[in-house]
Amino acid sequence: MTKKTLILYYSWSGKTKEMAEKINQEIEGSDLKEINVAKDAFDSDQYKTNDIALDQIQGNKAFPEIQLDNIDFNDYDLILVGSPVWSGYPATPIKTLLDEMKNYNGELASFFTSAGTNHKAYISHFKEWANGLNVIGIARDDSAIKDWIK
Ligand SMILES: Cc1cc2nc3c(=O)[nH]c(=O)nc-3n(C[C@H](O)[C@H](O)[C@H](O)COP(=O)(O)O)c2cc1C
Repeated sequence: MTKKTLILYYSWSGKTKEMAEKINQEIEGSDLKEINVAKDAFDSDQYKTNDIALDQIQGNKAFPEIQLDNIDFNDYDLILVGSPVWSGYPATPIKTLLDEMKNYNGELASFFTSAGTNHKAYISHFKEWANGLNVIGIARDDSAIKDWIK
């Protein structure tokens, strides 16, 4: 039986969005939703955006609010969370999302896009942020999708 799957992603410059759309094509009957933040939550400059995110991670600033339609996470067997790697962390809207998912009982996995570094750090920070949730896998791009949907 196919797992009922939701793909949720945050994308700052479009690569993760593209990957999420590809994954949505690869999974039968999946739903796809983008996580949005306020226009001024980050900067158009990558380095300034990185500084804002690090301030949030270090506790100097609140994590960003996210705009997400009313979703009952427990309607899904599997939720795939897509994010770019930001200094070895998931993008900080993912922290807000995972906090909002704390009552989710199903399976959770994460796909990420990156420029090629800090993958191990991403994996360990995602697990930390998803503490208490049932994380079944974390992988780059769509490399592990077949295993996750089994
Ligand atoms: C704030 C910021 C921090 C980043 N940090 C990393 C990093 O640590 N390692 C890496 O490989 N790429 C890093 N990147 C590059 C992105 O992870 C990569 O370009 C990603 O595919 C962008 O996805 P998006 O277009 O969906 O935002 C960073 C990009 C930004 C904007």
